[in-house]
Amino acid sequence: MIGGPRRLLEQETLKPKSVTTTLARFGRYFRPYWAVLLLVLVLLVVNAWVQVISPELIGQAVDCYLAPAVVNEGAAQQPLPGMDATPGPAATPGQGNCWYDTVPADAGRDVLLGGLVRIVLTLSVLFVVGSAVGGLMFYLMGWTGQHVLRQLRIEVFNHLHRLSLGYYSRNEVGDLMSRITNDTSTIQQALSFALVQVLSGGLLLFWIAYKMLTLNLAYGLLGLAVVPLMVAATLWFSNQARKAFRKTRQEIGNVNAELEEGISGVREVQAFSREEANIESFRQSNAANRDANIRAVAYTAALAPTLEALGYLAIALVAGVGGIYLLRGQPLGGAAVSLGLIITYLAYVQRFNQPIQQISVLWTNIQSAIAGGERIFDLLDEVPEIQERPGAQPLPPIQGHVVYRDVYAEYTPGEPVLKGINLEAQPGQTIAIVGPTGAGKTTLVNLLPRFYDVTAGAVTIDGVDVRDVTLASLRRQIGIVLQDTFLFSDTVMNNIRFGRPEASDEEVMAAARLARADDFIRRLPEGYQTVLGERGGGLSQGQRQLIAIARAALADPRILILDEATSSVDTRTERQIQAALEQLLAGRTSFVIAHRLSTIRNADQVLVLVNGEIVERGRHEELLARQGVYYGLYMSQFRHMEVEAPSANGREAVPGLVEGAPGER
Ligand SMILES: Nc1ncnc2c1ncn2[C@@H]1O[C@H](COP(=O)(O)OP(=O)(O)OP(=O)(O)O)[C@@H](O)[C@H]1O
Repeated sequence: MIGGPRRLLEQETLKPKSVTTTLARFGRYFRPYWAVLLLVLVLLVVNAWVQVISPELIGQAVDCYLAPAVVNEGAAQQPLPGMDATPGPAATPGQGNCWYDTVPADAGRDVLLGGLVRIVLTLSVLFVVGSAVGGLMFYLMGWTGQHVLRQLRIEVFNHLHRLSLGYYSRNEVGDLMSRITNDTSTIQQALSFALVQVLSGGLLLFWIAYKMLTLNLAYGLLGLAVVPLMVAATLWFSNQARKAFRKTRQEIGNVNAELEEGISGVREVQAFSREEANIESFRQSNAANRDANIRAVAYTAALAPTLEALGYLAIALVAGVGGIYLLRGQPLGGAAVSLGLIITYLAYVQRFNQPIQQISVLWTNIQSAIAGGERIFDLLDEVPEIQERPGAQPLPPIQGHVVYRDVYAEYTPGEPVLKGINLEAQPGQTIAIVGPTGAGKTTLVNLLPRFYDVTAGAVTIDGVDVRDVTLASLRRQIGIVLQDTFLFSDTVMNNIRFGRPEASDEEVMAAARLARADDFIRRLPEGYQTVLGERGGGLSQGQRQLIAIARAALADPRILILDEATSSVDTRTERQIQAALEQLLAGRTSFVIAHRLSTIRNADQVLVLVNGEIVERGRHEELLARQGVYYGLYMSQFRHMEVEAPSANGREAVPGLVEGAPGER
């Protein structure tokens, strides 16, 4: 945020994928629910049928029962001034648009009324059936959509766990969160609502068009004349809206990334008084998000009135031209125009406009879901950098003999951060790694559990290359205690149990005693059952370290990687941590990025890493005596510890060492 981190999204816009590919991938998720989808399809057809048949029935109500009544009364026989006095064909009872029933020409009022009631009742039943079918259709589609979404979210979450650490250093947590929450919720809306609407609308359109053309070709063509314009407008607007929606998805990803960083880094922000800068940066992201959304809304909003205007034009054409032919008593397209036919066509044209508007508006919704789907599939397609070799075997229980042979490592091609590292750790040895910041210490230890891979050379454990075994079997035998251990918002008990879920409560407590954490845990409000705040909030830094040590002790790995915390804790806690560490390290092959003199003193080997190379190695005393790089580090970083903190095992610092340090003699 402050330094302008790389935005994955920016890269993403450069390579948009095809809509059909994304839809086809969605299709695969729907496959298990084919039976439900088939039912939805049937309901869709029934629903459309109800909508197509009802205008015709209304038209027939007019032609079969209402018009004859008027004719019989003789009311329709008065010609308008200037018009042909011959009555039109539709004025003949029982003819024209009347296929539902045969009505005798001399039918009395009772017969006509009975027929009308029958048609009204039929229409009422159809409307009820149509509504029920529609409701069921949406329910079933929503049900299927939710199942598909659940599957998608699980896959994304699983995949996030398989991705290598490198991916997380390149991408922002907030953006990833946005994919799982915002993008899936857009897809959810589309799947549970928009898709059915668009499908049923599409079917309705074709059906109505077919009906209009078969009932009266010329009149049908007239009614459909505006359709090409409607389609063109829809295509143009929805295309623009899709682009705009894609942008909004990116921008909301940025807003989330800013939020996540703002909240996670609030301590640093406040400490460096960067609130204003942060708020300004967030304001800019928000403004970009707002603009993108307004653009998208503008296109969506402009489409509906455009279609509405075209819809009115169609109504005017049908009513105007149909009315003229009716009044003149002229046939249109070789067939008679009846009042019922005009009413039927008016209802069709209105029904026609509705799905076009719906489709266009919801299509943008579906477009937005497709954009969301693309982002999710992009994430799912991300290949983890660290892969198991085909046929990788589990690493058998190890002794802990670790060898680095001519190891090179790089994050950016051509820029090695480790250059020709050679080292050997015998089982049970403690290797302390020291060196200036950025020297490559973390990179060195990260190669052992394969968080990253070597670019040349090899890392072996008991003679087996770490790249030849399964990741789980490798990592299970390596314990890691980081500077800032992540504690989950769960009980203390479960946090310690994290690396060995099957451990009993007694084993957890024994590990806590070894880590000198038992005392303070028992003093917590609920003891071991105390639920920790997010990231272990509510515990001091030292207490969190003790829990991390207990966690590693319980997992009981043969190899341990320890990044000693640099933050200073009070002397008593420091002593506890040192004592706990000594016990934890005993008997295990340990790689310690060391910040404590006591660890370094007790180490079997101290490796001095500078600029990716081991420039010195040996025991603490030997290195001091050499008066080289280590000696310089010792004088600047560690010497004060000789006086300030007594060593963990109760031995007091040996002042003679300071006095006796070679440079001071
Ligand atoms: N994920 C990464 N992507 C790109 N470069 C990285 C990454 N991690 C570390 N580096 C670079 O590799 C070099 C070595 O980093 P590393 O973290 O191993 O050093 P370190 O000795 O552990 O430093 P420190 O003591 O500050 O933790 C540094 O120049 C760093 O900028």
